[in-house]
Amino acid sequence: MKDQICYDDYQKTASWLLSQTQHRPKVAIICGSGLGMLADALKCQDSFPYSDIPGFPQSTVQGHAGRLVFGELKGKTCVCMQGRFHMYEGHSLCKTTFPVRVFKLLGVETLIVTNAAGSLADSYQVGDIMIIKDHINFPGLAGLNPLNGPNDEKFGPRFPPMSGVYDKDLRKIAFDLCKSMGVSQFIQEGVYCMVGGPNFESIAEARLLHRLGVDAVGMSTAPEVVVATHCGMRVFGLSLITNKVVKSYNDTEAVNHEAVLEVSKLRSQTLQMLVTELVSRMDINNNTT
Ligand SMILES: O=P(O)(O)O[C@@H]1C[C@H](O)[C@@H](CO)O1
Ligand code: HPA
Repeated sequence: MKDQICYDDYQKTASWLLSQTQHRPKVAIICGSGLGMLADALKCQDSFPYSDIPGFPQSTVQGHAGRLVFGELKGKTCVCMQGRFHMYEGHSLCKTTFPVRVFKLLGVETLIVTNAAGSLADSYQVGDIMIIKDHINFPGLAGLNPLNGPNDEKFGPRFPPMSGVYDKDLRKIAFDLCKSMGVSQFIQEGVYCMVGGPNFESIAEARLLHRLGVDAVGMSTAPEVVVATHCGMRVFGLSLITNKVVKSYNDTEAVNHEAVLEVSKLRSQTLQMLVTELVSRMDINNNTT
């Protein structure tokens, strides 16, 4: 796929998908590392390997199956990415965020992003779920932004604001749900920071992020949220804390991707229930055809 992607490219992929499924999703869910089981809750599924979808990039990371799944969560039509694209895989940022604009053209109004992340906040524990309040987009601050290049006004404005993008009402609903599900003891709310990866952080980098007020760090999400916000979507995000980022020179433990995937399994049911209940409470009009 070429690096500069134009409106027609997104449109071609969207039209192909609309010709292959009767589902007309209003909600899109992006599954983080090891969190692909979020799609298992969808009823009446139509699923497409990324390799079959014209124009779609391919997943290369373990724990990212590479399938787009359409279906219903408690009667609300959704589309779910089992596997996302990361900058470190060698994709340009417009490729990593390609599906988000396709979702917009499918009629999606709300994007739910999930990710696996390491915690910097001292009070967080492995297995905690962080409702994302805001993000720091490190690659974006350094000029690596999916919106670089000519702006397509069909999607949104040249200079989109990024304040208050993680929807307050959805965050409140999620908190209340966690209370009623009896899981508030491991729910946090905080700031997610995207770094480029693929290496995990050095101790000095971890200390820098900690000083900056970062609660959790990962290698994705921010570009997808930037593109979704640019084209007017409502955004909700969850980070699963899969490890504590090493901040001390006395600490002999080191994180690895396999451990990240193990912890993802541990909280899979809770995350699935939370996302399902949240979607069921969303105020959306469902068109099934
Ligand atoms: O896709 P996400 O952000 O959940 O993946 C995280 C960041 C790296 O891709 C990987 C590291 O284990 O998990
Ligand atoms: N750092 C960056 N990305 C991550 C981490 C981490 O500690 N854990 C899971 N994804």
